[in-house]
Amino acid sequence: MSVIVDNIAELVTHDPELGMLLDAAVVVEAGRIAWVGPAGQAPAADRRIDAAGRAVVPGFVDSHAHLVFAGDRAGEFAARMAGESYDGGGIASTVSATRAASDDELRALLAGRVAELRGQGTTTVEIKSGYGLTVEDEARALRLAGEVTDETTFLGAHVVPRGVDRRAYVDLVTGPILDACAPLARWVDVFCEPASPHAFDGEESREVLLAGMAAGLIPRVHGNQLGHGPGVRLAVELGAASVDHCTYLADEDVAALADGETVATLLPAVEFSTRSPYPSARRLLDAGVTVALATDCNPGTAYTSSMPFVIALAVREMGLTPTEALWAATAGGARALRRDDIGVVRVGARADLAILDAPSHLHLAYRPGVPIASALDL
Ligand SMILES: N=CN[C@@H](CCC(=O)O)C(=O)O
Ligand SMILES: [Zn+2]
Repeated sequence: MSVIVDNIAELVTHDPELGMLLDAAVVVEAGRIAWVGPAGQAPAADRRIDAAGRAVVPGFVDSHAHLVFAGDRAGEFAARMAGESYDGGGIASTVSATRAASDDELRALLAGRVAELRGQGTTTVEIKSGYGLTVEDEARALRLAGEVTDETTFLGAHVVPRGVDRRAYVDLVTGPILDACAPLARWVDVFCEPASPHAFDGEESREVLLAGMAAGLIPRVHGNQLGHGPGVRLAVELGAASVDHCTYLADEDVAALADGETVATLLPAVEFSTRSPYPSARRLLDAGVTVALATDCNPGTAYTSSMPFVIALAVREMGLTPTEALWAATAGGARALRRDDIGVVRVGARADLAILDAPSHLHLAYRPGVPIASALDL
């Protein structure tokens, strides 16, 4: 069964040859894009969706999210807005709430969050463990995540759990927890942040990432969120797909990213929710770094599922144009996940599209807070 979406006022493809098409159509067959071009030349299809003069863009690729958790930390947020600072210590309360929840409770919470993302135009989401921190609880988080995405990330090294010796936990997370989790994950991640007493320093992070790589996982890193540190350079050195946050970057970090293959994934909802300085995406792009944007949806530092909100922040606060921000939220996220079948509209790619209740993608940043984007059900 084929479907045509026509009467598209503006189609953003991110395909260098196709570019941006006005008055366009897309034909989809078996979940893949079968034809893209001017509406007047479109082939017939079994079913028609009339875009009615709206814009269509690649579905958002949210390459950084923590969706398997119970409870919330609204009180911690309020305290921060009153002047408290964030150091990762609140993660422990989410760990307690998550461990106490049943599988079905977590599954229902996760399903609600995935529906919320999709309702705002996200068609691919990466999901991390990291609120279990035991063999059973980390494996459970990854099993649940694997029910809704292929992009599952083992983040056993999120923080050292309360009451556990730091060295003993590094041994656990590179040993028995990793053994249980590696078959359930594609990626290994670590919260590399010497500025936090709860997270991991450069050498511990290296150990975690090397163990994950030896178990067949591909590295990605939480780095340079709370201060300057070794996260970015470690990520580049180990060939990580992405280093995420990048809030505090030295010139050497930017140079390393420019010379390496690692994507810099920026998470402006975190700066918003922790009242931190926004990093300059412009500085990274000007240096030749590939930049992605993601939500970091989590109960501590960014309880939002909205990629349009992230795009608007990146434009307003990080120096991106609306077009660059859309690229980073789609094709950039795909690069951060090492995928070439998403984040782009071209023949053969996955038919992951978002429709905007607006004639142009510029409205994503121009109309902040207005729910104009949703994933197209094809
Ligand atoms: N920085 C580490 N992890 C999350 C926050 C997790 C939490 O506070 O619950 C982040 O990406 O910001
Ligand atoms: Zn995160």
